Amino acid sequence: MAAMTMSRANDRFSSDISSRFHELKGGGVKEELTTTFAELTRFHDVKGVREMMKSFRVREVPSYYVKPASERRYAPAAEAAVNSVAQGIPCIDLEALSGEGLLRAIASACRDWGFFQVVNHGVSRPLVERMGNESSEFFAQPLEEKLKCSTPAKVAGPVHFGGGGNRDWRDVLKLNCAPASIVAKEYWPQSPAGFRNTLEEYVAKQQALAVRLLKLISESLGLETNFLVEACGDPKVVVAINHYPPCPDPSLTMGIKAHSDPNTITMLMQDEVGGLQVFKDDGWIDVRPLPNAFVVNVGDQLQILSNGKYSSCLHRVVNNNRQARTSIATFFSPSHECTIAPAPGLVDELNPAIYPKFIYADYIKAFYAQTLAPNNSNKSSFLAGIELHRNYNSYTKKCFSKVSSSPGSCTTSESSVSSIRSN
Ligand SMILES: O=C(O)CCC(=O)C(=O)O
Ligand SMILES: [Fe+2]
Repeated sequence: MAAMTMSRANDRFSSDISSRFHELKGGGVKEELTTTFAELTRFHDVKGVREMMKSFRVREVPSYYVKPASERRYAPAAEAAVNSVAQGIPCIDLEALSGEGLLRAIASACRDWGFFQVVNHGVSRPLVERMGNESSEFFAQPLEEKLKCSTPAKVAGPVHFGGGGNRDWRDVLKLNCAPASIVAKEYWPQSPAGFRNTLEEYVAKQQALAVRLLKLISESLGLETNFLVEACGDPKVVVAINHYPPCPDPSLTMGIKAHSDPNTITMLMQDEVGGLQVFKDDGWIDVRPLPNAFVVNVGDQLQILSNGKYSSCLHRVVNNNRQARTSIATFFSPSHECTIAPAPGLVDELNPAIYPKFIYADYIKAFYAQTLAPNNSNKSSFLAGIELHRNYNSYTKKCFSKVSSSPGSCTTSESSVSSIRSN
């Protein structure tokens, strides 16, 4: 409600869109305040930005999508810092490097950046191109075709098409891809015709790449090769295909607001348009698209398992007013039953555990409860709030209260989700 009041007070753009909703509903003026916001939310969640622009012939950004000044692309402090950083994120060639040299490159990328690109990664170019082309074709289809890809559970379901969260200027098709028990292939796009097969093939390759990277990352930390893979149990793999329509005024919106990924590791394929930025040294740095590369980033669980040695960095996507952008993120996560804690091999008297032990399902519940809260600020990180020796507050203590199994193991322990819900 607060957001609605704010947007109506300072908005000259919302009136066109809200009066259209008003007209369509044929409702009374009194109802308009609440219904308009609810209608916009429903419209965005179900149909997305691309459809909103088409249906309402939008030429300016509706206030619904306008970010507070501190979260916009050109917030003054961030812009100054972007200009002062010349270099890009590291790029690691998985064929040219090997042995200690490769481990050193991975260690410094994960420690100093939390982000890197990989080339010669073993996923064939034709497959990557097919995945990219068919994904773009999916979003270009009529709405009715895209709406077939949402289960009744919508965002919480195993397949979902709609507008991205947080009123970001983004549409998304999210698909659970593993384990088999959470996959609903009958909702995967039937059009373009080859999509289902392409996705299956792509996910198998992405999963193999994630395992390969996690083995290298384990070794780069001085851990057993399989430590991180085993810490994730029977992993959950989700693919999110993001589509960012061109935006009439990208200085007011965000494609994805600043966040860190809650999972273990993310691999991202992006087209040539660009827009992804990483927060480093107080400024936003562009992740420039490289041909046939994947962007890899350390997720929150990897930061925790590495006891803070590796960084899960804030990143965001800025919009442009020229052309649509498509990116495909593969999120590799622990299974929800996994117990996560800093690796015992990285904890001793001099290096105490800086994170608590918890069940991954609890982390996810609490993460989304906090990051989707309307007053969540641009640069807050859920992860920072659970550090044991700094900000471990009563809220997060409650979230992780009842874990009894050993670190890195995947047992079903009593969950503390109920304590989160009751807050
Ligand atoms: O589209 C991108 O470049 C990044 C997407 C992202 O950060 C995410 O889906 O979590
Ligand atoms: Fe992300």
